Amino acid sequence: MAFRVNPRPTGPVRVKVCGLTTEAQVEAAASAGAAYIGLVFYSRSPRSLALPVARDLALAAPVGVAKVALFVDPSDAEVDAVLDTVPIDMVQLHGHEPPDRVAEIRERWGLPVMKAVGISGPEDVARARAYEAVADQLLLDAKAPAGSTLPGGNGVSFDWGLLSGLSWSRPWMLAGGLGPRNVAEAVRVSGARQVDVSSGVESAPGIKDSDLIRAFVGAVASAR
Ligand SMILES: O=C(O)c1ccccc1N[C@@H]1O[C@H](COP(=O)(O)O)[C@@H](O)[C@H]1O
Repeated sequence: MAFRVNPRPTGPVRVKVCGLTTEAQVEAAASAGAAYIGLVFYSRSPRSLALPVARDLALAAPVGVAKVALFVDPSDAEVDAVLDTVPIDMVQLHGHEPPDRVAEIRERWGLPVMKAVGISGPEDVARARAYEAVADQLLLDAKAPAGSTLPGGNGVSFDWGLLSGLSWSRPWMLAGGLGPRNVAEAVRVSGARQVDVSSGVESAPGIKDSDLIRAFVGAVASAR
């Protein structure tokens, strides 16, 4: 019988805070210890950014904090417009991009790509496997609830036990309904070494709260 080896990376669990809209929020996330900040380029999102604002936020991020551009099924022109204007370190694809589109975007723009996959059952975990060969990172998120206009950022979680004990050939991040109160448990159950949060650190849709960001990063640091 083959062993399923899970070489859990050592070191602290890395945090991405997604959907920042002001320089003060970038400063709060960076000083709290976030490793990534997410900038949303999806017009239906309350966190969506105009290009000049996004550029200012990216320039405000300290060296060492990776700037992630979030797209949903983007056209080439949309990716061009953002990457020509905003200094970005990684692309996040949060739509229905098939593996060949992920590979194309990665190759054409020469940036690492993180592909989000909505998870609600084992069949979705199997679907995520198709991206291991083409994406630099995977983002395992909850599926959007019926009727939501957003494919992510809905504050909905999934059964973290679906991920327990699995090993992946790419780094992966856990997302979906995480917040200061549940993230330590989510890390423990799923084995995640990276977590992503958006609505769980907001005081209202699209409005990040610096105290909640600090509480979230603190809760992650206490996770075992
Ligand atoms: O945050 C958004 O507005 C968003 C819009 C479209 C796609 C994804 C979006 N956010 C991502 O969704 C997950 C989970 O968010 P939450 O913590 O449950 O609110 C996260 O990966 C965000 O990057």
